[in-house]
Amino acid sequence: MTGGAAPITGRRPGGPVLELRAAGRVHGEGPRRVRALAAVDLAVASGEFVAVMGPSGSGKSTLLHLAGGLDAPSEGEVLVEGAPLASMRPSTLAALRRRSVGYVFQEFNLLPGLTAAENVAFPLELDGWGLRQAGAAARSVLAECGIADLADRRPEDMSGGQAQRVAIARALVGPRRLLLADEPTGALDSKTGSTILELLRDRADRGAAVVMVTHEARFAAWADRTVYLRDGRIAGSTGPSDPAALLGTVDAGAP
Ligand SMILES: Nc1ncnc2c1ncn2[C@@H]1O[C@H](COP(=O)(O)OP(=O)(O)OP(=O)(O)O)[C@@H](O)[C@H]1O
Repeated sequence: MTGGAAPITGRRPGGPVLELRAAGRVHGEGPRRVRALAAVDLAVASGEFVAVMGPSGSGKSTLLHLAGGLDAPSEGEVLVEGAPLASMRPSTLAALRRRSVGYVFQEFNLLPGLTAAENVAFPLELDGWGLRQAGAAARSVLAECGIADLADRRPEDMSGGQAQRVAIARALVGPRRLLLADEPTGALDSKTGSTILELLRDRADRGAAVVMVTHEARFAAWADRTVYLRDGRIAGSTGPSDPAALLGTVDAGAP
């Protein structure tokens, strides 16, 4: 199996890959209490690409962290392929995160000292893939991301944009059913940004559920649906045709 053209299939055909049910998250206590997310209901099906937009501090990253099991909700629940994350044993949750969920976050977290190909192969090796098979899958996905030439380079010898593309390749490698991307185009020029959007779109078209936080309506236009957050709540949502129109109606705010 490679990160190439194999279909990505979920365990529960028909059911959402990701579901947030009345999910909320409060940080801190007393005067330091911050409500980051409140009563969010969101279901993302296999094959669906959802963009999340909203002003700075509106809860977008919190939503992604809950969706990927990196943080737990204070209220409500999060289900991946029908399984509530809260009821999973830590080892089961770790295996799900490693195998089924691909994360592209603003911090690249590439391992220094390992080449790009080794970094991309690493999650597969953790999951029991043989070195050769994992290496081949890594090189294939690096090629898909247009960075085959970086395969043998280490993160310390890359630009920020190059490291970001390697991190994206790492998130896409293997049979991921849920892709979570927090401003994946952040450090990239607009041509490379579009390439990454094409890759995410392609993964959704092949059956993954994709959730992407973005500040840019032109990137949200690649999604099937845009959900707009304000003060931790869903303030509106729209289809693919016109995220800019939605921004006009719900007070875009500064990024
Ligand atoms: N670990 C934390 N401790 C305390 N407050 C937090 C923590 N994480 C997030 N918050 C607060 O929760 C709110 C939502 O934060 P979040 O990072 O989800 O917003 P965001 O929409 O992703 O913002 P940005 O666009 O600036 O990245 C903010 O008020 C933030 O300060």
